[in-house]
Amino acid sequence: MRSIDWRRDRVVAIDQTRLPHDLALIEIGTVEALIDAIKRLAIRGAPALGAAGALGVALAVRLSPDDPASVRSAAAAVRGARPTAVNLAWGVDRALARLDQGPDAVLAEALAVLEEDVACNRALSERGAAWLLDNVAGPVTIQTHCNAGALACVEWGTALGVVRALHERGALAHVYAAETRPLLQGARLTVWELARMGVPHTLVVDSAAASVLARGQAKAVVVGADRVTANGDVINKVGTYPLALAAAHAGVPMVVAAPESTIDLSTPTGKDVDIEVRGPDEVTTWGGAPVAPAGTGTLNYAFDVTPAALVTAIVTESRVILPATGGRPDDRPPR
Ligand SMILES: CSC[C@@H](O)[C@@H](O)C(=O)COP(=O)(O)O
Repeated sequence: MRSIDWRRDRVVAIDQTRLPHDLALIEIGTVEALIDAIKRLAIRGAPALGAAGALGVALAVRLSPDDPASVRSAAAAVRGARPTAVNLAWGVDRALARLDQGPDAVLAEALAVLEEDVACNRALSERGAAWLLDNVAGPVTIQTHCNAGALACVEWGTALGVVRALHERGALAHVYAAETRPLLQGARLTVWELARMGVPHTLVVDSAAASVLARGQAKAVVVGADRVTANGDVINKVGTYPLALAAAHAGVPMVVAAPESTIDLSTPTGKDVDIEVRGPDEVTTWGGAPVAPAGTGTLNYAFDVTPAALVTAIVTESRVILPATGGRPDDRPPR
């Protein structure tokens, strides 16, 4: 099953807010509903957002086939639904570039984004697995953060795609998944995916992940990314930066698995990226019940910036970049 797809002129997606309790689909027939699904993280994860962006333009064209101005304004609204993952804007722009060629061309481009996502993730997963087997003493143990699995993509996954590739080779011993406060993408989604894959795994609280590395229980950190800037800074779910600091101190490689579509050569460094700040309720409540005094202020960064110097390897479908030893995504064109 794909996390996001196109059926009968609608976007169909797994509602990621309902996992792990319910595996339910949402059918989306308006641009407003798509934006709402993106904002409330029913559709989430950078590559899935790329697919949503492209399909959002296809949806807008289906709804207003003779009104390019309204399609462009709908596309801008989808593009702005979340600011940090570059894939969302990339997906919108790819589909929008075909607007002059008519609705069928726009839909064909959007569907191509979906197909390419699957192929890219499989390719980068094999490359990532091979890199780990060359650079980490086996059998491999991994610490991951957030959810960079099939749910975060169209299917297959990036960081969890690497996990899957290692598992299929019989080379994976264990995965430690950080719960990923405040919305628990690790506890709710990554653990659900690992269980379905039959991968041995353990859930740890975010603040225990550094100790897992310090004790030598995980031999590599493998995460996804929402954006990689031209200098190799990595923007990913908040909590990735502390994990990278701990990995550097423990002498453990910090590996980022991401498609080329996540690399943003037009943004020089992580300092130039708009980091989404989400509302206070995600921090001050737990399961709907307050856990902090009423009116407590929060600073709910959804993402953080891991400086290139702390990133051992970025593995894409076409290359391995080594930022910590001077490699830069803009060293050479991707393909
Ligand atoms: C392959 S997904 C990579 C990232 O998008 C993922 O790690 C992440 O940070 C997702 O954040 P989210 O806020 O759940 O959309």
